[in-house]
Amino acid sequence: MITYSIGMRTRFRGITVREGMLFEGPAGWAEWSPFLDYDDVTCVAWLRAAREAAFDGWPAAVRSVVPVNCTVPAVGPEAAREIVVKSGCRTAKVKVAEPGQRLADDMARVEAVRDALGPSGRVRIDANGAWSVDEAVAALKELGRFDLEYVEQPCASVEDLAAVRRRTDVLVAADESIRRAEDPLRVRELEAADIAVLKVQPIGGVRACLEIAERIGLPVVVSSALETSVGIAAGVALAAALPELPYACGLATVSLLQADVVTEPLVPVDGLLPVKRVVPDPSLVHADAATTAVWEARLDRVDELKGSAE
Ligand SMILES: O=C(O)CCC(=O)C1=CC=C[C@@H](O)[C@@H]1C(=O)O
Ligand SMILES: [Mg+2]
Repeated sequence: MITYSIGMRTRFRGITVREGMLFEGPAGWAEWSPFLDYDDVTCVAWLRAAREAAFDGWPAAVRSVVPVNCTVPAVGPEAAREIVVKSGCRTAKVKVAEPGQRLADDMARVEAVRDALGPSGRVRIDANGAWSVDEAVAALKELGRFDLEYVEQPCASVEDLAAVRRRTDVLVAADESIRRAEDPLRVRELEAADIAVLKVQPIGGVRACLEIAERIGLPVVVSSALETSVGIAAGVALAAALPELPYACGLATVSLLQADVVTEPLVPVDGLLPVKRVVPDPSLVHADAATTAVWEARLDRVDELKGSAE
């Protein structure tokens, strides 16, 4: 069991350092890295995912590579263009509605990304639930001029997502409405989205995601939880096991980290990630004693909770 702590290249989701644990079981290496602001109960699903990776392994792959998007944080237009060009991906996901920024910032960033990709590239945006219904409809009217593939989680609630979907031509994807919801299938009941974004750790494993994919009846985009290559491999395994994969996946996020824990990181070549398991190099896994102690105590607590829930 080893703890890692790695800086982010750019602030993302309000964080500047990514931390977590890696452990090995009979099926291979696993990552457990719930965000630090999550309570112990929320972390149980993340632990289920790690246990699956270590002890059960993943269902068979039906493809050997997975198309991915590059991820553009809420940076300025020049930096956004550089991320897109460097990535080699033909699809980009752009963060919008960042606290403290304005629609004009989003317009400049999305315009730069569209420009870098040209008309044949695909541009999707993610508002992380920050807009009201009216704000979302107004923003999509403006941002829609850059030809959007879809908007991810424009509003926080599933009801608002459904309302936006009825007032815009842009396709709507549900992320937090699935991974943070009591009942992920409400998205289907309310016809609130066109696309389901699934993340392995928050949902509790590759098999748990495959079950939701089957029941929700929507095309799936697999996305990361900002893991090292060890965690990304689980997302790739899910994307590889889905019967259909019509969209690029949000799994090219290792480049948002300043370092990785493997010698050959899972970064895309020509917009594709290979389907494979990875093994960390212990000389690349670092955390100070205090961080390690925090994570070991967290794991003990969550493990106990998980045990009493099963
Ligand atoms: O989907 C992607 O392109 C990358 C992953 C990504 O954007 C996210 C990962 C983890 C936390 C989230 O804030 C964020 C998201 O909302 O999708
Ligand atoms: Mg999202």
